[in-house]
Amino acid sequence: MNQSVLLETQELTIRFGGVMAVDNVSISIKAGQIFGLIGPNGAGKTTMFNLLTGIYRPTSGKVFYKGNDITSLQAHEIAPLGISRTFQNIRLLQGQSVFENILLATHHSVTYSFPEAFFRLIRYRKQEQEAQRRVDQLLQKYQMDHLRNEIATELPQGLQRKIEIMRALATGAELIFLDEPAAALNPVETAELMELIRQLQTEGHTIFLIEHDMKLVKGICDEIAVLHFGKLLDQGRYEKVTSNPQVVQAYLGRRYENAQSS
Ligand SMILES: Nc1ncnc2c1ncn2[C@@H]1O[C@H](COP(=O)(O)OP(=O)(O)OP(=O)(O)O)[C@@H](O)[C@H]1O
Repeated sequence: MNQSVLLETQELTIRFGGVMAVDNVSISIKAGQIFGLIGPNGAGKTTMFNLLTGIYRPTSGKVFYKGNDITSLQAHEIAPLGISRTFQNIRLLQGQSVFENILLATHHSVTYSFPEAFFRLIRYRKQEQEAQRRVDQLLQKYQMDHLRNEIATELPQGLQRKIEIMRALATGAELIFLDEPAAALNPVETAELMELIRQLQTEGHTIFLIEHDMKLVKGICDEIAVLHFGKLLDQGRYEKVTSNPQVVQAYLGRRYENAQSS
C-alpha cells in the first residue's frame, strides 16, 4: 500500500457563535487507507467533512490534499481534484432510475469552452455518450446492471447506499468520504457494505468514513480518529485508540464491548 499522506489537516478550527464545532484538529490520512472518524453525537464529525469538502470555510487552520493547500477552495473546485462524498441522509433523486441518478453525478466533469460555442452541441453529445458508457461500465462492475432502470428511491436501503457510493465513483473520485454509510442498514446489508468498501480500497481508493457502528469500524478501518466536543482525542490503529481511557470514557462504553464480542 502506498503510504504517502493524501489528506492532512493542520489545527483546523471552526466556530459557530459560541460553539467550537471543530477545535484545533490535526489529522493525516494516508493514500489507500480506510480511515474512520468516530465520536459522540455533536462531536463535530459531519462539520469536519463539511470543512474538508469546501462546504464550510474554517475559522482557522489548513487543509492539504496531495501536499497542496485546498483550505480556501469551494465545493465545486474540490470535487474535480478527485474528492467526493456521500451524505448521512441518502440524497437520491426521486422518480429517477438508478442509471439517471449515477449519470447526473458525472455532469461536473462535462466541460466545454466558450470559443467552441459553434461545436458545443457535438462536443456535448460526445461527452454525454462517454459519461453514459462510464455509468454502464460501473453498473456492470458492481453487479448493479440488472437494476439499471429501476427507480432508485424504491430500492432497499442497502442498494440506495450502494448507488450513492457509485455516484461518488462516477465522478472519478480517488478519495471518498462516507458519512455514516451503515446508518439504517440491517446486518446483512452492513456486511455487504463492508465488502464493497474493502473492494474500493483494493481498487486504489482512499476512504474516509464517519460511523457509529463499531463492528464496521473495527472490521475495516486501518486507522481511526476520535472527536469529542470538537477536539481530537486520539488518532491511530483501532486497538491503540480504543484502549485509550479518555476515548473509552468519552464515547465507547457499550459500543466497544459490542464490537469486542463480535
Ligand atoms: N451550520 C451550523 N451552525 C451552527 N452550529 C452548527 C452548524 N453545523 C454544526 N453545528 C454545531 O456543531 C456541533 C457539531 O455538529 P456535527 O453535526 O458536526 O456533529 P456530529 O459529530 O456529526 O454529530 P452526529 O453523530 O449526531 O451526526 C454541534 O454542536 C452542532 O450543533
